[in-house]
Amino acid sequence: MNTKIAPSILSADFARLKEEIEEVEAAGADYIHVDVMDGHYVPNITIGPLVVEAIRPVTNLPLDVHLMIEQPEQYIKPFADAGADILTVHQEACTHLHRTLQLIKNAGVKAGVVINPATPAEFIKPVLQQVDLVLLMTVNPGFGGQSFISEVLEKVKTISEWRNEMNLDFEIEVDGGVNAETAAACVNAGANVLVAGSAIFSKEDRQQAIQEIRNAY
Ligand SMILES: O=C(CO)[C@@H](O)[C@H](O)COP(=O)(O)O
Ligand SMILES: [Fe+2]
Repeated sequence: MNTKIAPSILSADFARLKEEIEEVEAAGADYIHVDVMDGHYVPNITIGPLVVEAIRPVTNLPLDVHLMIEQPEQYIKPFADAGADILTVHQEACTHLHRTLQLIKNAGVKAGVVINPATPAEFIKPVLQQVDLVLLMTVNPGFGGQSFISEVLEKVKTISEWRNEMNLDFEIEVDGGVNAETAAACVNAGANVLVAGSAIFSKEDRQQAIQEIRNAY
């Protein structure tokens, strides 16, 4: 699988969101990663379907929408209607995970499942047949700019092995503290989508920032 870079707009300048997205698209990004936080599941509040709808016409890249919210099943349709291409829900936030993933598929959107650093990989094994993407958090969700938790790499390897054994083809994404120093370990463990927020948006030259990450693996 080709390795993809997904800049997280959480670290972008929100007053210039359109330009920021256009810049990373021109710089070779593969997905736009959108962090949705509700102030309950995580101690931060970010953006909702209105912003997804507003940025939809700005880019041709898939919008990879990471829902860090309680009761995500209530918001699948609004985010799908707003133009999300991938909707990823936390296993920890879903009472009926299988049902919520089915809701995403029924909305015509790719379905992703995500687990926090302390959640065992076994918790999502029963839904692997159902998903287009597995996201492994390499920080505790809620904020950009945190340090990479390298213990998660073992889970990346495990999920990658299960994918082979089960003959599945979902993508494996890592999110949090991914930069030119940590990218190679992620790719070597089996990740093929690298989310990077501060490593890209804190640099003046976004093309160089993305290239530095690509050069690292
Ligand atoms: O989901 C999250 C944080 O909860 C991420 O997508 C962050 O936005 C990644 O930021 P960096 O760690 O790359 O700065
Ligand atoms: Fe994220």
